[in-house]
Amino acid sequence: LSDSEAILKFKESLVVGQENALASWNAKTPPCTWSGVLCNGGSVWGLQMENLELSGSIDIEALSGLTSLRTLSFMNNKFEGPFPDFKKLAALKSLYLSNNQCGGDIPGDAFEGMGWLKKVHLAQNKFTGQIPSSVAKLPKLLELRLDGNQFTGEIPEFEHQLHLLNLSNNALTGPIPESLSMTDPKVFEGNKGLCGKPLETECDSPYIEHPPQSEARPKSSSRGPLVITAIVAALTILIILGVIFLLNRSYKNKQPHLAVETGPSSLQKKTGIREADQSRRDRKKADHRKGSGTTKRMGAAAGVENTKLSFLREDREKFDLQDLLKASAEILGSGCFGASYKAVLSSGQMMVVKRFKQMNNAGRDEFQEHMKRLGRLMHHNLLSIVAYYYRKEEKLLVCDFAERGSLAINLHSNQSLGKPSLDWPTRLKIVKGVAKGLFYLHQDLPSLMAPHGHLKSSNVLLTKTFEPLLTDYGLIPLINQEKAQMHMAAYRSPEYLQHRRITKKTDVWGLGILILEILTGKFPANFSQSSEEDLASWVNSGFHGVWAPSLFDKGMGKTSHCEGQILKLLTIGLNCCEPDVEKRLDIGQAVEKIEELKEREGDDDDFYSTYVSETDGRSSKGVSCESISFA
Ligand SMILES: Nc1ncnc2c1ncn2[C@@H]1O[C@H](COP(=O)(O)OP(=O)(O)OP(=O)(O)O)[C@@H](O)[C@H]1O
Repeated sequence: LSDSEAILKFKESLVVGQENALASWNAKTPPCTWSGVLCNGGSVWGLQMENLELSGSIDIEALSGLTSLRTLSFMNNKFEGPFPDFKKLAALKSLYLSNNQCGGDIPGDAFEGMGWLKKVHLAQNKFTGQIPSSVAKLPKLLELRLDGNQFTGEIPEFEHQLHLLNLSNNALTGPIPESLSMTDPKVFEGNKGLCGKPLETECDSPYIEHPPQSEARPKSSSRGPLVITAIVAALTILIILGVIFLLNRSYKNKQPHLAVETGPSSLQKKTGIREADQSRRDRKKADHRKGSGTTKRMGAAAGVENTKLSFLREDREKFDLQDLLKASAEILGSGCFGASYKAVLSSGQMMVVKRFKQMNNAGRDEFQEHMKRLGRLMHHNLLSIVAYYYRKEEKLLVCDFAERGSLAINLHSNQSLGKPSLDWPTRLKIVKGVAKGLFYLHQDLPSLMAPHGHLKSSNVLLTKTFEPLLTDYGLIPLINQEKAQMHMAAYRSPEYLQHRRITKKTDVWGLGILILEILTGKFPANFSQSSEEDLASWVNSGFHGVWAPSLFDKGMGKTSHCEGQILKLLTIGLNCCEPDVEKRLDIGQAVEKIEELKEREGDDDDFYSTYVSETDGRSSKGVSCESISFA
């Protein structure tokens, strides 16, 4: 089987909850361009399939056809059933299955023969029984997360020290092995039956729970009454807290019904956006005052006025315009076409509302048709449009809030705010994601001249784990021609400036400029439009095929051991910016070249070697290339 055939076979056994999540997996395109497929030198070495609502079964036989497979992540999905027979994938280096519904006992020999396995993350599942003895014997194991399961029995003795261990919130019992006695006690918390160092409970203490003998605790001990008092006090406090929480919640739940007026910082107050009904009422009042006979006309218009948000995603909790207008809001920034606001709904859901001012190019039907087209797009690296609102004089797009804001902020503002800059592995991850998202847009919006059309660093948003999400894509057909020419990124390309035309490769030019911005830390808009020089020619004039520190953003940190890869990316960036469109790479070639890049020379480790933490996708150590020591 080829890699492509093996992955497509594997796909057959999956049930994909998120519509179109694996739409890019089709035999017409190379697997290295598919969403979640990670390649090295053209071979598939990783599948990163997270947050896709996947269920069904994990077809290990099919995966064993991927001879270069080293890393697998199915985190944050809905897989159920027993632990799959991963030991058939003996070359795996990392396995991430946290936050699923898998359960049952894991056989003792489940990890036998997995001599390369370094990272095993099975947290927040429903596994029961003993911790499999074979996992403790893995010769290269560095990370083990089993927290949030129902493992019982004693903790096995590990062959060597781990970098990361979490066994909390299980039902483990007995003495903690001597070799773990210096570990942070948090690793063991939530296991009532454990004893010994680093915990304070001594193993010969009669007060530790040894299920099922826990009821046989001696009551005569002098510490007995103390313990009972402590338990009663804790329970009382818990009950009081619970009552306060419930009262508070019911108060909060009532808020929207009580609120007649929108709050002082509501979206409506901030923006002055009005519902159609409301504007109609206002106009009616005005007409009435003027004494004109337009009420009939208004009434007729009301029949066609859209007063509802149109949802493009079925998998989302619905809310209406009124909920949005009442939501507390803050402005995120103003672009060329209007402003973006973060709105926090009463349910706590955070949405971004973009108010577009320059969208008069299309009538209602055309607008709706186009929105439906954009709404069908689904890719790991695209920010989905959740809903839209159309009225002649008001157009809103509603999207998810991206936690880390735009790439532009992360590249150019974070340092001055005292926040850490992006290291090279993170920058490479972002470039790879952007390229994949762009490739997907080109596949799925083939009729558009420039399927993105407005690629720039403020239109690349970053998730918690620094996964890039493209936004403001596919909008050229809706934007006023004149404004589009003045403001949209595609219209700053050499082909537009010289020949007044844009093509599919115009997006590749946008990708090239973005790559150069990511590597140099220079903001492209700072290169004066009136002068001949743009970012690409500035880089060209200072780049002679060898490492030149003055070209690169110092914020990347130390770059030894990865300079070769950085130079390769710089060259790809320049090739994407080639002024002659014929000579410029096309999107497929660009993606292929970018996919071949590695974090450092000779590195074939997994994608979490530097993005290890599940809470912060950035390098856990703020690593430079020098300090990565996992390979
Ligand atoms: N979904 C989102 N999540 C988080 N931040 C966002 C989101 N959308 C926009 N932003 C922030 O709001 C700012 C303004 O975005 P907006 O799209 O309105 O303008 P822009 O991207 O700067 O310019 P343009 O109008 O040319 O696209 C962005 O720089 C970004 O930091």
